[in-house]
Amino acid sequence: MVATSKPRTLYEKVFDDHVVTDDNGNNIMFIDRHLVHEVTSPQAFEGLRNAGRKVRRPDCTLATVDHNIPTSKRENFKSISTFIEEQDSRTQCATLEENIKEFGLTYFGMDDSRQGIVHIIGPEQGFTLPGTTVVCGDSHTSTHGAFGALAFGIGTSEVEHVLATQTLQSRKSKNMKVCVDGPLGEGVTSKDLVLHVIGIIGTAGGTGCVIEFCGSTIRSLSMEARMSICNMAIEGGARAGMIAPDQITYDYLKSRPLAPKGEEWDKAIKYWSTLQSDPEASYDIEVNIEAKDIPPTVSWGTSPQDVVSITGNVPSPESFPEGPKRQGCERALEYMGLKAGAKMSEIPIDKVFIGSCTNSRIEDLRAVAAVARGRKVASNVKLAMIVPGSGNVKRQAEAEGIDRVLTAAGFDWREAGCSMCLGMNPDQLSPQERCASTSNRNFEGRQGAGGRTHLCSPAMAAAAAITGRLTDVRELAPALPSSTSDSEPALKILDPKDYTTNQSTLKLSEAKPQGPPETDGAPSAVQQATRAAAAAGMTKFTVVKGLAAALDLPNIDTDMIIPKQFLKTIKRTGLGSAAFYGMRYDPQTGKPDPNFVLNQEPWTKASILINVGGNFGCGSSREHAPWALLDQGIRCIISTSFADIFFNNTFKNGMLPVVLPQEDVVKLSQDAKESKEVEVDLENKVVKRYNGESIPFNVDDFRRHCLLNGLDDIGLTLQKEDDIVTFEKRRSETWPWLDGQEYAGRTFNPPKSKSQKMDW
Ligand SMILES: CC(C)[C@H](C(=O)O)[C@@H](O)C(=O)O
Ligand code: SF4
Repeated sequence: MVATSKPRTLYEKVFDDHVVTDDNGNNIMFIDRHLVHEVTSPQAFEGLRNAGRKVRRPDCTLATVDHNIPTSKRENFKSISTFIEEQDSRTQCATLEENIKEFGLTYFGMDDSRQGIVHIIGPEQGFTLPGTTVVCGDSHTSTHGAFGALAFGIGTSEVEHVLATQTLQSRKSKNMKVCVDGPLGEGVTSKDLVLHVIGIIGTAGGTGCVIEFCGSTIRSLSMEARMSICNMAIEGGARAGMIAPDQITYDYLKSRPLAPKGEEWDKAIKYWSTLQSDPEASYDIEVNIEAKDIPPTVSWGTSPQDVVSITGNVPSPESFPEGPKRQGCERALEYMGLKAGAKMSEIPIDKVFIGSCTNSRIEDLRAVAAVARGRKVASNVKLAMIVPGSGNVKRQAEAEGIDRVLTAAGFDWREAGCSMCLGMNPDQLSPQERCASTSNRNFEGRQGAGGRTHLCSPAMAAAAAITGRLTDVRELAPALPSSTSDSEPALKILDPKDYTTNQSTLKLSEAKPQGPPETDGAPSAVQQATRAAAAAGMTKFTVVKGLAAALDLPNIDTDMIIPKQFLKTIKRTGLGSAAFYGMRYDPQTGKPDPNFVLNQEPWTKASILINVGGNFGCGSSREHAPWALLDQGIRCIISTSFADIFFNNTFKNGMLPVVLPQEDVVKLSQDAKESKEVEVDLENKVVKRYNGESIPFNVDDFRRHCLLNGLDDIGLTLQKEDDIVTFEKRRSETWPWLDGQEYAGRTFNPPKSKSQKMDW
């Protein structure tokens, strides 16, 4: 805890309360809650195993499977190895189960009714709490910020770091405030609000910032609606989104299985009530929006910032400034198969997807049922899927009669998972299929190679299912306000807490405490660092000189750098030939596209990428993106800006991202196109052009030091073991509800002295 009288934002308060050590702004931050899923954890567990490390705080770690699993009926489920047909998905899920057993973690498997998308189950269980730090190897961890938690996505190297140390190395972000005031218009929801915000700030608008959402509109929203907003803070480029906790937050949390109880509840509320930004706190960026200006909103392009009112038209490339932005629009229209000027509400659709960590909570399903009730899915719609976010959401929806309303209307009622949000499982769009989707990303190929995604709210997706085209939900008056026939049951509103308890019919997976890290005879921090560095093949970065490949597009997202089908690997290597897969190979023939720079000589040998468009690496936290680039031979990327998580991930892999002003990147891009060599000198912090010109760049001193020396972060952090122990002791005293004693009867006994390690 930092004692200070300076007015602070909500973000600064939570950040300060988690500082374990502060070395000139390079902090070690304690992590309260760690969610783990199958896609981003195998390499992290492998790293632990290779270095002989354990999971430091199993009581603060919760794992589930969500991305790879089929959403078909589970009546015949016996085990992952017999149920999941696709081999790589099966291997990835089975690997998680093995790791869970080996490292003794709590796990909601496919036979547990609490299984679901990580970002749905954390809040549902009360695992996510105000004032906590929450991380997951997943960019939409920002969702949990709706509770006033500091929650953000991390890459796999950081997953390993948290598993081993329960901390992260971190620097303070900037503060951004998005204030929305007034009542929302008819048919307008939190999803429209957040799409509208991203349309205004752009997908790089929040880069380097934590966004605090505030104002009377936000305060009036339910927790479900707040979660949808914070979920998409990452789509606005922010590290995290946060909303100050209030009575709505407390009411949502009270009696959740892992929320504090009795006296601890009162103590927690007292602390949580201090988590408001001070009135005089200052923000680096402020955006003010009137709720009445937000229309029902839908996306037209391939970036979440490509949004318009449903009453609007597809924009024309000429409405964008010449250069990468106009090029980006042209490419998006071609990919989406749309003509500039077309009316959004006349665009026919083939499929509807209602689900994802943005919109698969009970309120979302109620909104869909309210539109669909007494109506039928249009005949041109091949599939309208409803995928509840968790087993608990599904059970509650069924108890409320929502499933019967929706199946009567022709919707497909599924089991919980990520499903068609990213299609790592069997739920996918076919090429050119167009989908109204409640998910969060409309990137090229996101829901299936060649598939076309239009992001919208659950009510709008339901309206689209009914009419067969993108539709203004305000056109559809309620069809059956009070019907009670058998096929259209009366909808009940039930208390979600009845569906989240530990009294599940399925058992809580056995989770044995791991105990303290060994001291006697165990390797020292330095020995561990050396071992881990060797295991991870940590490469030094000093000077890289070579050919550079120019990629001028804006917003090159990590789905573009490495699409979902390659995330099923449990290794870090071998992804080079899959880098930029969608752009690199002809979708019909599978042959290399001769127009793509990395397929052309001499750039097949490029070791540097130059990107004028900026916001490079936006979207998902997948560390597979830097792994793929590295495997392709790229050691350095020069751009006008980078998305935060990708930026971070490159350093962990011995790669260097360099940010330069537009005019310098344009010059270097030109050099690259003329096959002139570029030299990047980290020691001297300069990029040297072929003509001898030196362009200086900035890089964080600590990161530079680690890269120059090929240092292993985990080893460095473990040298601060005593500080971590001291922090844990104070944490147990100040915030006792954060030690996860609820899991598997485990009790955490705080260490009594600085040198005494954890005792279970
Ligand atoms: C697989 C995971 C790394 C990824 C993310 O970070 O968001 C996924 O959840 C996504 O939505 O693209
Ligand atoms: S965004 Fe989609 S794929 Fe990613 S965690 Fe959420 S539901 Fe899963």
